[in-house]
Amino acid sequence: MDRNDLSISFNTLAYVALALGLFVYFHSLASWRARSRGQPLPPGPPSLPLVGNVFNVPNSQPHVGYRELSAKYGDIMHFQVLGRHIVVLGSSDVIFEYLDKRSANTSDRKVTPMLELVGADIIFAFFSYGQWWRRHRRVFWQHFNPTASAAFNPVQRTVAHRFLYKILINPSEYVKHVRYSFAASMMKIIYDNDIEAEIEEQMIRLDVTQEGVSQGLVPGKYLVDIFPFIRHLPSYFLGPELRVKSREWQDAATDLKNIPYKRVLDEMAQNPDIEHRSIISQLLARISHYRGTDSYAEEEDIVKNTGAIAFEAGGDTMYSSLQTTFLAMSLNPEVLKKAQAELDAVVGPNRLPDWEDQASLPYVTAIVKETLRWQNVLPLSVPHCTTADDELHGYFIPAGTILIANTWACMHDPQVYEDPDVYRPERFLKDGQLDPTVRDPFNYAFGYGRRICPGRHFAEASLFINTASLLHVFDITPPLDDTGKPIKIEPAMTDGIICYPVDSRCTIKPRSAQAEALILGARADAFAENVQ
Ligand code: HEM
Repeated sequence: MDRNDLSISFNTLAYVALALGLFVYFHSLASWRARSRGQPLPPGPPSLPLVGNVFNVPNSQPHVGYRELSAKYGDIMHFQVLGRHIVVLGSSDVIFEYLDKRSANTSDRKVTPMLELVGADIIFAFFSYGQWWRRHRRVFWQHFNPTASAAFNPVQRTVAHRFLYKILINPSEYVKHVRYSFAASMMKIIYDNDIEAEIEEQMIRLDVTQEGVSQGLVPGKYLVDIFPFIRHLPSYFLGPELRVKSREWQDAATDLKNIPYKRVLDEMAQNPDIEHRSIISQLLARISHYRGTDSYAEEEDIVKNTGAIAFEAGGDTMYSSLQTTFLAMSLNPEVLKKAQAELDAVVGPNRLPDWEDQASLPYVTAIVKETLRWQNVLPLSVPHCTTADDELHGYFIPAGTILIANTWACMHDPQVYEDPDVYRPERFLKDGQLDPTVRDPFNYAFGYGRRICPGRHFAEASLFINTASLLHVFDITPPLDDTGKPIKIEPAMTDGIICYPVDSRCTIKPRSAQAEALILGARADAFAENVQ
């Protein structure tokens, strides 16, 4: 072959490559046009080649950044990051229209290989929309629907009373007590386990799994999130850090799911004749007819996963919210005084509040609402995902688009809530009663559509009983420095899917000797009921 022949074949190759490139380009353009039927993507910041909008996505306090961008681009805003379409829904109207009314197509979740690597593939909050998710949710709902969750009220009350006692004895560690209390109530109802050492071990496992979720699920942090095929290569390709970390996270998740479950099994085997009251034992009774069949392992897995998610999803969301109540009270003494005046008038000094009092305690109920509104536990909720190509307000929404609801923007909309950054429970009241015309944070804080939080009835009951009991017996004021002067705390929340107050230090003292006696009396009852 001479030089001319070589250059001809190179030219031919170049032409073929160009023709192929053009074919692929025009083919994908045509199929995009057919899919989108000529509708544009929603507006959003201009994107760069290859990286898209990577530099436009706000990193810190993203809910605030998204609201600022919404002012420019509107309530339906598009980003493209690492080849993924993201649509941010910035107002109440579009959130409910899309995630609630059209939830048949907007209830999926983005499933990435990282879910398995952090051990979160047992958590149905992250499952894609389908039969496996539906089966878990149905089982969960059997125990957390409004009627079923009311059966947990005695445990919630007892735990609230124990919580008051722990604060009385050691007020400076109140954050630890808040967390412990919610974990203890979940352990009691899920596993009927109230052994303090075992609750603490389970909390340690929870810490590790949550580290996995908060670090491992940051989009694009690990290469496997961008190139999922890496998951199918030898684990060496994950990189040294992820290899070690993912083992730790997966082990903690497996233990969290299996260890307390196994204890229930052992107890049932040792005491077959007594009534077992935990959620797990009831679920096991319900699947007993599968024993010996091929389906048993799968049914048992659902039971275990239900226990794990109730513990994981339940504990920390409520922990964050109640911590915010402490902060709000220490910063707003006039609010605490009004709540205490209401509690004194309705409940009186000789007992602690109960759910029967709630209808007569509109101000305390408004405090629970204002706490959920003021500092959101999940300011961007949990992202949903579309299942099929779709259209919204004339814009094309491709299948697999990640949908982010800016709950925080709805809860801080100045058109709806005057001075939205101010903590003011009065905004929910009219003539001393709850005003049903005011936007209710309960309809936002727990998410939307078919994915709405199925633990919300349990959570509402828990937040009320803990808030009312706490304010009835304690004064909560700002923390003091070494010279005894009040320290000014600036309210702020951490970043992440679930957010917590950055600093919620405060001074906590019983309101009176009578309040102290009430706490001690209730503690005796709590011990009698054998709940830690
Ligand atoms: C202050 C307390 C709580 C808040 C603010 C909260 C909020 C949320 C939010 C925003 C979601 C995502 C909803 C969506 O995707 O649209 C969610 C999901 C979920 N929550 Fe809660 N939650 C709380 C307490 C609880 C409790 C106590 C439990 C368990 C007893 C629980 C169990 C769940 C579960 C299982 C899911 C996943 C639902 C699914 O993907 O189908 N949550 N929660």
